[in-house]
Amino acid sequence: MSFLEDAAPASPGAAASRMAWAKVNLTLHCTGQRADGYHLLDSLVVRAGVGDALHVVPAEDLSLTVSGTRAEGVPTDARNLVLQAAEMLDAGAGRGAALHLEKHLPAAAGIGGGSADAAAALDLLSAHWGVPLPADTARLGADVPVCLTRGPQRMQGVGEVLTPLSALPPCQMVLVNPGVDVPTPAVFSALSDKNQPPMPDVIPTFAGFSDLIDFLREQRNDLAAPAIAREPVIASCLEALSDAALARMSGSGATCFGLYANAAQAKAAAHRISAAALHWWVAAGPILAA
Ligand SMILES: C[C@@](CO)(OP(=O)(O)O)[C@H](O)COP(=O)(O)OP(=O)(O)OC[C@H]1O[C@@H](n2ccc(N)nc2=O)[C@H](O)[C@@H]1O
Ligand SMILES: Nc1ncnc2c1ncn2[C@@H]1O[C@H](COP(=O)(O)OP(=O)(O)O)[C@@H](O)[C@H]1O
Repeated sequence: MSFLEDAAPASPGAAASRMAWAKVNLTLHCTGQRADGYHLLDSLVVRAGVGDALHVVPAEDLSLTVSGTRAEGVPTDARNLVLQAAEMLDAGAGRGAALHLEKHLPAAAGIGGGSADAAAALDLLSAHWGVPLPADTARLGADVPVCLTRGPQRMQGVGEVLTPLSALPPCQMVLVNPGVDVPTPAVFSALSDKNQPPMPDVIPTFAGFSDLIDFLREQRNDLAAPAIAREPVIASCLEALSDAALARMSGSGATCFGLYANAAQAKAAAHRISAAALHWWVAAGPILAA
């Protein structure tokens, strides 16, 4: 399955649409913990070309409907981050909009599905209503600020400190999710050492795919061990991706990614894994350049 084929096109009656691309943590170092319990991170974040699609048409009242391959279980009420983003932007003014979310990303999966939807809603409604983006979008979720950006980012602080990085060399990715929800707070709590080394001060510009892989091999996802201890099937996902140049978990899991030098290899791996594990969510495509 190709990422871009997987992404739904804008629906014909929609006034405007945005894609909510999956967020992938190529690295995730936990470097400390704040007094309020939130963890300090150092993470290289990219967007994969698979995502949800959010559409808006003008309306008197604010409403949300959800469809798509992963719509089951996604709330359509005030718990949905799309509506929380709309309320944040509207700030009590009572503006209306009929929103429709096409859900393709698994939720609670370490690829920021909810956060990407919130960022898409902020961007879409900011243009639709002609109002500026609020400053403190991290209130909606630590991953929302990075989901409002494009291109590779170094993400630090608790998610709000963002440094854009040079474009990465062309790189193909396979994402694999085994269908288990991994609650982010539980994985952070189970992390025994919360003061681990950050990435190097300077993230190099990578001349080619193999330089990127060499760099990533030296980095870590500190949440992988506690996530695997909770859900051992994550180790099976990594094993399924063992033909990749590098395979790691994203975020707090359970989604794992494999990096491949070319699209044919990535597609072949995605087909092989889909055929062997019929209930896993599998997608293949490029890391988005910008
Ligand atoms: C771990 C990361 C890495 O990108 O990704 P995911 O696994 O969620 O995709 C993010 O930091 C998650 O971002 P997000 O899911 O938006 O977090 P929030 O809703 O703000 O927080 C959920 C919970 O995660 C924990 N949390 C989150 C961020 C952070 N820097 N430290 C934390 O300890 C807290 O227990 C918090 O209550
Ligand atoms: N638009 C949305 N899509 C998916 N989940 C959502 C959405 N809005 C709220 N949620 C809730 O947010 C939780 C975290 O979802 P998500 O951001 O996909 O996970 P993660 O923190 O692992 O990246 C889910 O358990 C879900 O109930």
